[in-house]
Amino acid sequence: MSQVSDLHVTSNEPLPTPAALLEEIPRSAEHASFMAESRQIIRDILNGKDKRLLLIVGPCSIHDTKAGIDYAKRLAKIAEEVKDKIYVVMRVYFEKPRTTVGWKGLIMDPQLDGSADIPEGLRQARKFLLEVIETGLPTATELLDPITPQYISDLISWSAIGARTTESQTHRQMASGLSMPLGFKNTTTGDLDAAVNAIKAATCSQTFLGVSDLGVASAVTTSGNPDCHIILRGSDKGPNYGADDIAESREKLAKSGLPTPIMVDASHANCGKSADKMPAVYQEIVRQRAAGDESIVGAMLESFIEHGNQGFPAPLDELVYGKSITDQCIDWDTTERLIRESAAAL
Ligand SMILES: O=C[C@H](O)[C@H](O)COP(=O)(O)O
Ligand SMILES: C=C(OP(=O)(O)O)C(=O)O
Repeated sequence: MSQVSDLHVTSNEPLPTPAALLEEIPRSAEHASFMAESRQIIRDILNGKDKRLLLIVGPCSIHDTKAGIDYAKRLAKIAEEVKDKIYVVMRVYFEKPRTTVGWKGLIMDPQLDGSADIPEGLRQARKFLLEVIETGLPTATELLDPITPQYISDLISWSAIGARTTESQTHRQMASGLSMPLGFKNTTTGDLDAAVNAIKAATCSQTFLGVSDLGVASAVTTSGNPDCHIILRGSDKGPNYGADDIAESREKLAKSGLPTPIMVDASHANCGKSADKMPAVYQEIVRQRAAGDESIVGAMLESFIEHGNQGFPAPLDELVYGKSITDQCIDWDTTERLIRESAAAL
């Protein structure tokens, strides 16, 4: 009757400190200058200095690092081919926000078996990011747990705050201290104001509770992240990639005195989570941009080696190589075709 703490806590395992993990899996001076350069290119795209389209493309989630690197090598080739028109950044998503429950990503459960070996997940994530950077590709991720950035954010070129966390003060505060450009999605119910308010909050200085690189609980003060933008991803009310939706979003941003770069996600609720519908959505986004709407600075595609997705959990030896275990993805051939066609259209 008198137990008042830890009634529902079954274990509490210390993690390596961020500093220890960075020492174990270090970045080189070349990696650091590549990251700084890729972030600056993205900033230049956001503020209109660089007229290329920013394309965030890759698997819904990384669950098999071998297939992930196979994908990265293919993407690096096409990225090089279209680099005059499109700045290709690979989706390297390790943390999945779930509507209810489900596999929460490589960091949270790297063995895909519910063992939730987070230290190993953090190690695999860092190593994987370095391998992707070695292919010459910049990296994109969704940052979900507010402690994760300390372990991996030095290797991230651009990040997203997802539809389920755009309204969260914790995530807005975290974003205010991140060193890379960052997009806030509209909410799952289609609320644009939440994303606009998130940008306002994240561009301001904030003080909040965090963890230092030595793993010590700290009061963190930030100066605000000036490189925030909105991402339209559709909602349970339908898609929002049409010209009217984009105009509405631009007006809302302008009315709030915010810059108006917009990224449009061709996946998620903009395609009804259907890989079959994603290509047409992407083509329409590119069409609007090519027709002169320069507020559309970026697009997002969920793409992997194989089309669609597969049920999970499932016996690991039955998983199809290169096929998503979270949302549906377009396959490699379709990805390559869409990127080439869009570079020609732009
Ligand atoms: O992009 C991924 C999913 O849409 C998101 O993580 C939610 O997934 P869920 O609705 O299957 O839980
Ligand atoms: C979860 C994602 O998107 P959203 O927040 O739009 O659902 C994602 O991009 O993986």
